[in-house]
Amino acid sequence: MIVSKFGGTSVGSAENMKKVVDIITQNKEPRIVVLSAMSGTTNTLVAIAQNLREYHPQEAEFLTQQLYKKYIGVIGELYEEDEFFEKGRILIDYFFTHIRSFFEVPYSQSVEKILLAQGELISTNLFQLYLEQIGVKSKLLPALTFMRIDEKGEPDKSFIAQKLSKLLYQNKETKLFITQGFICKNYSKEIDNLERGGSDYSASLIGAAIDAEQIQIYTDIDGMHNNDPRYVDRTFSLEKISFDEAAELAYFGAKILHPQSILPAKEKNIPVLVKNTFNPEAKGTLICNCDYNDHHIKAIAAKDGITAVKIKSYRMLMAYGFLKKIFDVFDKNRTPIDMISTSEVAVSITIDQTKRLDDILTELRSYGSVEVDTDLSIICIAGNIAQNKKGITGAIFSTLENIPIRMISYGGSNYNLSFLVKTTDKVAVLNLLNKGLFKQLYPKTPTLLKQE
Ligand SMILES: Nc1ncnc2c1ncn2[C@@H]1O[C@H](COP(=O)(O)OP(=O)(O)O)[C@@H](O)[C@H]1O
Ligand SMILES: N[C@@H](CC(=O)OP(=O)(O)O)C(=O)O
Repeated sequence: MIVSKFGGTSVGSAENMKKVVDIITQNKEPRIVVLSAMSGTTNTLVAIAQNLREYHPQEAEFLTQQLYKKYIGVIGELYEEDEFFEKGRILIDYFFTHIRSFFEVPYSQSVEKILLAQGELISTNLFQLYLEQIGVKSKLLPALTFMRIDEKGEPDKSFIAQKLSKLLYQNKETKLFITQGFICKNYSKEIDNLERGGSDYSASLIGAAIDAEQIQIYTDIDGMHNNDPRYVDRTFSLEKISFDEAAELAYFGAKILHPQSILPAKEKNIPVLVKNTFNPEAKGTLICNCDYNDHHIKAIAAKDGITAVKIKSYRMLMAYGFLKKIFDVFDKNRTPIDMISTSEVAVSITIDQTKRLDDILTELRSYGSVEVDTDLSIICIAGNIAQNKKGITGAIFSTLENIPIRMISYGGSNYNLSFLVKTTDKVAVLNLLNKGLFKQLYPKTPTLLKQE
């Protein structure tokens, strides 16, 4: 079985949905297709929820009307036959009546989660109805019946595997399944989600649960690039990278993959192929358990929204147990730490979740003086860093002579070197590193022959 995930842009219009159908019907291999919401939908649902939270029902209604019109346009293009257009309209009316029913009840987190789930529910239902119109047999697998997270928000892997194997067994004859990415139920059996961009994570969890042969992530670019194409012009698609390298890049900001999406695939050693829906002939990037003998820097990514906290205390001098106390503060406040760096009398820590920052700072102040820096970005360089040839750190930092670097983390992993800069320097850093580390992309212009 293959698991193929198609992102928001891939299902972003009727025309694109038809491209997805071409891809999944090219061969008869059994497949679970995981779909995101049509691009823009989840953002609009977030905005609707925000307006309800802030008591702006008219704005919420306006956004809902706009979204409804968009979907009426989509079904007009998707269903040529009147019978299917009518079925599509009934589906859309059903979902929008459901959305509007929450305008009448008091806003809550649970209401917001239900609203956010509607995008994937709509896209999968419309897609499956289209398959029906063109005579392709398929079955909807409702993600809310098998995708579950526990009290800590972690996927309940044994529940997912158990439920999915039962569903697949009950539908032994079916070769093509369609399911929703992103959405799940939580331990209270309420509708929840795997956080923004979570459809990649859904695909990886499903792939791992059913021991798939391959997990395919179809997106709008020819695979994973060596640098962020949103900020750097000359980038290229990587042919192959290891699970560890891909995990570092995803975690440290490569938007193409959800930060946690690599781990389930790595645990089961299932190759992940990143492909382009709009150029399916392109090879894409294979993420696998490949050997680490290639001595290369593979790629660069950046993660924004980082806050650095520095705790300075002379009580740290020659003392033991100090770091534990500091870590306990973050642990107690359920705030993950990204990077750390220590000296004999100070420790600097970075976080990307600041919901509990005030409580954290209050507690930390009992251990020493505390400084906070905001609007920072972590730059991550992934590759075979530890076994790389001498001078690699020199090569990296010499390209950044004029950029102030706030913190460096090296040696924690063999596949990652990361450092902290001001977000205002991020684009310059990504471009400087591209020029310095991928020189082949910048061929020297031939020098003109000297004239006699
Ligand atoms: N290293 C990278 N390689 C490829 N794309 C990247 C990278 N870093 C950021 N991106 C951006 O990620 C986008 C794809 O991710 P996303 O928009 O989440 O796709 P989807 O909607 O298919 O899930 C690309 O269009 C590209 O701009
Ligand atoms: N629709 C969700 C889930 C998702 O993964 O979307 P995409 O595949 O377009 O990044 C979101 O917008 O967050």
